[in-house]
Amino acid sequence: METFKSYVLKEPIGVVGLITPWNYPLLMATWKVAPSLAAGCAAILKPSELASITCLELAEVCREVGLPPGVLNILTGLGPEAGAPLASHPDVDKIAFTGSSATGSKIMAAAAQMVKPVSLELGGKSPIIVFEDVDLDKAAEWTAFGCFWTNGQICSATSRLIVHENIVREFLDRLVKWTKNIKISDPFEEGCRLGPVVSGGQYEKVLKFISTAKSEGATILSGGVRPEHLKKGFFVEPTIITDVTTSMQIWREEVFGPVLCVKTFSTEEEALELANDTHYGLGAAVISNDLERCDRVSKNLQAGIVWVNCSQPCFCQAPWGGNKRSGFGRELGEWGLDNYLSVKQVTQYVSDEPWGWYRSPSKL
Ligand SMILES: NC(=O)c1ccc[n+]([C@@H]2O[C@H](COP(=O)([O-])OP(=O)(O)OC[C@H]3O[C@@H](n4cnc5c(N)ncnc54)[C@H](O)[C@@H]3O)[C@@H](O)[C@H]2O)c1
Ligand SMILES: C[N+](C)(C)CC=O
Repeated sequence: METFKSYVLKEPIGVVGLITPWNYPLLMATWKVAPSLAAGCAAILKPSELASITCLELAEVCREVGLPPGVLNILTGLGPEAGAPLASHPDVDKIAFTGSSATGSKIMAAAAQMVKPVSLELGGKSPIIVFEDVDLDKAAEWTAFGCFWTNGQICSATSRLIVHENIVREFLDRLVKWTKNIKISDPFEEGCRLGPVVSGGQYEKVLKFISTAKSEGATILSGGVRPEHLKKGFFVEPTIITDVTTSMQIWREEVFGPVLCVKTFSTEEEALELANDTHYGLGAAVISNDLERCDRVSKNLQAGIVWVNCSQPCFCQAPWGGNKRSGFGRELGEWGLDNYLSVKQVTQYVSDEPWGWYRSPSKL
């Protein structure tokens, strides 16, 4: 092909709206701000109304280090009043959103009116499968960490435990011991491992999930209440719920609190069926000493992120994001940058010969 030369240009998409949640407010903002600015976009960041201050500070730091005015803009306010107009604004070329699946769906609908691209990092109800060949204490520690770290207020919290029926009793005994050892206190206290949940609204919501599970016939094996030693504040004990069916709300919906629900399995096939029994597809974990099995299970889990013999570690070199109703698009690494670039093909006619198609149509 000496007649044409083609090349590909990657260009900034333009002005991007970045809408972020209240959990990990600064981290979730930087996962969007850094790649969008690196791609050459101008950004409007709309942080959560529950946690805006660190994002305002981030903008202050950017100003101090010489980022030109107008490149990073912070728009504070409520979702319907500040986020929705951003999503539907004709001069905003793309929306990158992290938050609940319900809001993600509204944002996608608003952006669709303008045929505006969106990337969505949404909620989850991630499974953790524990096989019978494990070291019970190691597996119990990862299970506790995977669900109770930062109070379960993590999109990828592995909040559905699927444990082999042959070890369930012993495993739950150990798990309860691990959770009883978690220090719940004022986060400023030395050694604190679990503070309050984010707000009064969230506290009520978590307790409502627990009472609904009880009323649907589930058993609260551990926790489920305010810790006795903390008379005020939005504290909830790490909660383990058994006797769960797959139709219960606690099995199906994201709690975003320190609540783990448990089911047992007998075969690998059954474990996978239970794990994939969800509209979500963000994270999943498998714990087993059989690495071939881990590999097979990882490939069959319907999730964007799979952990083997751990749960939750997250690295900025690896793609982050979900499938199914957990969203689409990937953040971090080169994938994060690609979110803010559009791809243009440029083709140039480089031959000295006249085009001559009308003389010889076989040329193309
Ligand atoms: N997949 C991920 O990486 C990831 C990371 C963190 C949090 N999350 C999810 O975020 C959720 C918790 O965060 P949240 O409660 O702040 O979520 P949320 O959906 O209530 O709010 C997120 C953001 O959207 C804004 N918003 C609300 N309504 C809007 C509308 N109609 N139009 C535009 N913007 C609107 C809010 O003001 C906030 O800034 C959980 O579901 C969690 O799983 C996902
Ligand atoms: C993406 N992460 C795990 C840091 C926070 C999710 O809620």
